[in-house]
Parts: sequence; C-alpha cells; structure tokens
Amino acid sequence: MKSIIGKIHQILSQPRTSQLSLFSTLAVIDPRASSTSKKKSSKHRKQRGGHYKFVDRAKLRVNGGSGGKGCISYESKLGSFKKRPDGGHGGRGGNVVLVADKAEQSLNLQAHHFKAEDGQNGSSQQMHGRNGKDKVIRVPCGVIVKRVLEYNEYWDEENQVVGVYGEEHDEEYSDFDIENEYSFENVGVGESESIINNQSVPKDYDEVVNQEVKSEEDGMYHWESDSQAINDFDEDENDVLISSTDMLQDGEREKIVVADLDKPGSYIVIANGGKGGVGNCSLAKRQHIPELVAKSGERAQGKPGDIMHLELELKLIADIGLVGYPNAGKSSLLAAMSKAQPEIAPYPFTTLHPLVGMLEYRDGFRAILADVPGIVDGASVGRGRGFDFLRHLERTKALMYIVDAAGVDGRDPLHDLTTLACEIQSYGGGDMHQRPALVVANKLDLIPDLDVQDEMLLEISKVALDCGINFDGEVHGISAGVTGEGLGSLSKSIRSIVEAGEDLQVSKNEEAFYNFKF
Ligand SMILES: Nc1nc2c(ncn2[C@@H]2O[C@H](COP(=O)(O)OP(=O)(O)OP(=O)(O)O)[C@@H](O)[C@H]2O)c(=O)[nH]1
Ligand SMILES: [Mg+2]
Repeated sequence: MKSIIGKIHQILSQPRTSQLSLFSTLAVIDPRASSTSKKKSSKHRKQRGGHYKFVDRAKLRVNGGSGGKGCISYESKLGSFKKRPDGGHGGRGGNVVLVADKAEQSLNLQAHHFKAEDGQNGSSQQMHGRNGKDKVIRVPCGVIVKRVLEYNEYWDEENQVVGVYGEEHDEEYSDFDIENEYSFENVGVGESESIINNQSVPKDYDEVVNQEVKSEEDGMYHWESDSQAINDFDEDENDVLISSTDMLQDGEREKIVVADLDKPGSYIVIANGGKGGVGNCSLAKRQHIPELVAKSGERAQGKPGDIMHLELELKLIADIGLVGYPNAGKSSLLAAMSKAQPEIAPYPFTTLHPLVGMLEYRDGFRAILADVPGIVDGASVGRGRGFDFLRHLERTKALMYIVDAAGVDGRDPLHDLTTLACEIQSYGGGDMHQRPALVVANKLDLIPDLDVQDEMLLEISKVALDCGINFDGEVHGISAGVTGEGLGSLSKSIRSIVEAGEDLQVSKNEEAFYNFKF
C-alpha cells in the first residue's frame, strides 16, 4: 500500500492543499445527470421533483475487508499412519474502490464509513475461503481524493510513501513458501499500477465507463445545499480499530492528494483488503520442518484490511467558466444559451451556488458552461466566499469574462474587467489567467447608439489585452437578457475555443501516456 500511495502521488500534479476546513455546499444544474439504467431512473424520477441536496465535500473512513483465517487441519483418512495437513487458506478481504461515475452529481454519500467484505475462512480438505467482495463507492467526476494521515503516520517525501513512526516494514510471508496454486496476486502493486495509470479497467467497473448519458426532459436538475450531510467520523461504535483519540481535527493532520478522479470510469483502490491467513496445507511436503509447523498457527490469522480517513473534494468540470461581477448577466447568458433555468434578478448575488448548463449544437456537439457566483474585489484572498467560487473555475478549459457594458447601477465595465483579470491572476489555482478566454460585453440593448457601442467594445478590448487576458482581441457584444443579439456568433466562438482545448488535452494525455513509467 505504501508503494501504491507513493506512485499515485508521483503522477498526480495536483498541489497539496490544506484549505479543507469547512464544508461548503453548492447547487448544480446539469442536464448530463441521467442514465438509462433502471436503478438510476427511479432516482432521477425523484430528482425531477425539484430541489436536491448537493454537497461538494465529504469526509469518510474506508476499511478494506479482513482476510479470512487459514485452516489448520489434518487428513483423517482411516488407516493413514502419517496424517497430511489439509487446511485451506483464508480468502482475501475485499478492497474499497472509489469510482468516478458520470451519473453521480453530488458527494452526499449514503454513509461515511465504508467497509468491504471480509474474506471467508479456509476449511479442511484444502478448501480455500472465498475472497471478500469489493466495496465500490461511486462519486461524481472531478473528485479529488485526499488521504488524511493518522497521528502516527508521516509522509515520506523522498520515497513518496506513507510511513508509520517507529515501524519497520516487515516482509510478511517472505520466509514461508506457499505451495499449491493459492496466491495473493489480487492485492498489491501490479493491479494498482494499472489503476493509477488508468490504462486498464477491471470488468466490474466497465459499466461505469460505458454508461450512456442522455439529456433529461427538461435538461436539468437542481439540488439544494445540505449542511447536515457531513457527519463526524467514528460515530459507529462498532468500529473498534480506530480509537477516539484518532478523531480527525481539521488542520491538525497532514493530507496528501492520492487521486484525481476526473474522468468517467477512473478509479482507485483506496483501501486494500487484508491477506487471507495461510492454511496448513501449504506445509504438505514440509511438515517435518518444526519451525514452520510452529509458525503455522500464527500465519493462519487473516490480516486486517487498510483503514484510512479520506477527504473528498468535488471541483466542477466544465468547458467554460463564466467570470463576472454580480449582475453582469451571467445567469441570463446561461439561460439564453442552454436549457438551464437559473434564477435571474436585478440584485447582486442572485446566484449563490455554481450552476452548470449545457449548450447543444445541431450536430450533437456539446459545451458545458459553469455559472459561478459573482466575483468581487478581493475574491482571490477569500473575500465574498471568493475561494469557494473561484475553485470551481479551476477545472474549466476556458474562461468567459462578462461585463455589463451599459454600466447599470453606476458600474464601470473597464474597471470591472481590470479587477476580474487581477483576481483571476492572483488566485492560486494554477494557470487560470493564462487560459484561453472569451470577452463578452453584455446589455448592449441599453446602448442604442451604434457608434457608442463600437467605441465601448474597442475600449474593453484594449483593457482586456492590457490585463493579459488570453483572447483573440475580439469582444463579443451581446444582449443576453433582452434581444439575444450576438449570441449566435458567441456560440460559434465557444465551440471553437472548446474544440481547441480538446485537441490540446488529447496531445497532453498522449504525452503523459508515453512518458509514464514505474
Ligand atoms: N437590459 C438588459 N438587462 C439584462 C441583460 N442581461 C441581464 N440583464 C438583467 O441584469 C440583471 C442581472 O442579471 P443576472 O443574469 O441575474 O446577473 P448575474 O451576473 O447572474 O448576477 P449574480 O447572480 O448576482 O452574480 C437582471 O435584472 C437581468 O434581467 C441584458 O442583456 N440587457
Ligand atoms: Mg446569477
């Protein structure tokens, strides 16, 4: 497990963050949230009813299943002078697996403790116990998985492994040759390598990848925030393996990013099941070696599965993130271009939770827009819940800066654009300010004079270039909420920018694939 964690860490470029102290919630409107399976459709029937709980962070504890006991037994053939050992091995405990499922939209998981099935005990006549079933936890795409280290654990930066203070890694079973066909190959580095690399997906999880996603009737769902959805750890009294002193207190423990489940079907075996105990049938030809016979009782014990605390953080994945001051018309634009129906009102901060809407083109091409609540001065240092909102722009391929060109309520579009660009630049979410962008001037219907309109667009373009916004120099003048002017040309630009982003992504992935080696 240690080496697995290390290798996962090596290939993930996500920065380590420790800003997960509060649980925030958000709402999403996402027409992708449908599935054809019977199981899902009943869930979605309920969702059509309206408001749904949506959570973008969760804490959980995962526990791999324990290995079954190996059996110590001897043949009882009548007349046999020397009884041969025939105890079967215990089955391996199931693993806990996190899978990104595009039909899932929220992190309000059903539980906060997940345990895989234990392996069955071995029995006489060389009957090996059955392996425990894996526990599969389905999460939305875009979930970052962080492991919260226990007090006695540390992150070994050099070797990229999680170590335990005062504990040497002992080579279990190394002095114990297991005969027969039994092996522990289901647990270990081999399988996890393929998981980390996302190059091969076991059959069990294929259904997630192949799930067909169709647009729902009205093209959207709406969840409501739910602060109750997060519970503390260790509420389950049966969990004896974690003592109360192990209760997680935010900010006190180190967290390491172990996976970024950003694509449908990507998964990680987060907690391995314990190895099954060794039955004494493995001594069949070696029962004359007293040390091995003496050890067989000890070896027959199944090993406990991995236990760990995790924090999951969902970051929206959209093609284009809308960046604008409150009241600029972001939600009006989303409503005009997609089937989403966000709230629109003439007061600031109408939108308090990020929303996602899909633009569908005639040939089936789709682009996903994320309407993030209004950004204000100081958002990049957390003002006005700035971190919460900006975080959802991190995963977008491109940004769309949108300003109120008419300056309703005394706003100045040039000042607004400058501030927005500065906030995006100052935010520590990677290369956001270098991302391809579109610049949009809304509410042109309030500027009847065409010359004044042109002049304003020119000014905005100059300011945008001065601010280092990565766009082609063209400012899209639109009227999202009234006449719909300019939306046709804007949708074409959205498509080209998304397509260009996809090409870039493909070439990056290929590069990563070829460079990747363990
Ligand atoms: N005249 C005119 N008004 C518009 C236009 N677009 C939006 N509005 C109005 O501007 C106000 C704010 O629109 P919203 O779409 O709610 O703005 P927002 O950027 O989502 O605002 P927040 O959610 O508060 O961040 C509403 O009263 C809209 O009707 C437009 O093209 N022309
Ligand atoms: Mg809004």
